Amino acid sequence: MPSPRRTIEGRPLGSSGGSSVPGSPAHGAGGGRFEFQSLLSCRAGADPACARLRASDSPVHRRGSFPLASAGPAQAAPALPPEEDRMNLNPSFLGIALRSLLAIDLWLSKKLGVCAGESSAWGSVRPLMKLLEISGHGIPWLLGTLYCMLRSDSWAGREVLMNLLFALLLDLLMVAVIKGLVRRRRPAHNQMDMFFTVSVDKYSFPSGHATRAALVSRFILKHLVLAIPLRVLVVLWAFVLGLSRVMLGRHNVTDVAFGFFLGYMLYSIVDYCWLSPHNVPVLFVLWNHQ
Ligand SMILES: CC(C)=CCC/C(C)=C/CC/C(C)=C/COP(=O)(O)O
Repeated sequence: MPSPRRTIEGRPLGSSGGSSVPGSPAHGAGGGRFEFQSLLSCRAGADPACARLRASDSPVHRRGSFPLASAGPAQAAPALPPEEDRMNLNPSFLGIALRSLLAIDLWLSKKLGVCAGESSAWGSVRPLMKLLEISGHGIPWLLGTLYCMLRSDSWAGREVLMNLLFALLLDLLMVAVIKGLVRRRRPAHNQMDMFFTVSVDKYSFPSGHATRAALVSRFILKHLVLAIPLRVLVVLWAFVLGLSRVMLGRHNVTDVAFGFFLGYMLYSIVDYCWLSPHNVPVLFVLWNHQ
């Protein structure tokens, strides 16, 4: 029977093992420490004791289906775990880099989560942060765009607003799909008191507010003629909205960073597929008949 303190793929040992959830601080920070120790102290071929440890840690060995490893001392020397096990026990540089990034992400996000609760260091700023949250929420943006589209009396205006609506819907869809696939939990210090959420919003990667902020601000800068101070304000709004997600404890830094990246890229897709009377005449003809 396998010992509860064993690890195959560098998972945490001992009593905390059962409660560590991927994406939770415990998994990323506490678990990561053991993983680094085991990686550093047990490099491939560096130490015969380590080699024995690796062989005895192999799941194949524990299943008893690796005959040489369980034989007597005379036959034990050539015993090596199968190739796939050796790969698990010698993670790549990329693996270590990603785990380090995750640990830094969790640490920094916790430090920046200064408005996560009323009693937090910056708890008094929380209402302002929540106002910002509403300014980047999907519902006001969708309803506002629909309203302006229906009220617009110029075809050029309607075309731009129809594309903004398309962009907002594409953004909601992409974020929902990625959140559903990645299923990263929101930070432990987050209070789930958000205005109007759907089921995938219990997950945090990527930040929907950050994608919307990047997408909408890029859209506005491209399609609205604005004076420089207003353009600066739009960029500032997007940046502060992203920062506020971490300060409120809603997200980790990487959720917001990836959200900005995704929103920026989504605008490029919208620009590429720009809906106009030339490429989707049916949309505009239908509208004309209303
Ligand atoms: C048409 C339709 C399905 C609208 C849904 C709009 C909606 C509920 C958007 C959710 C917005 C939201 C709370 C996103 C979560 O943002 P994070 O920054 O916390 O990821």
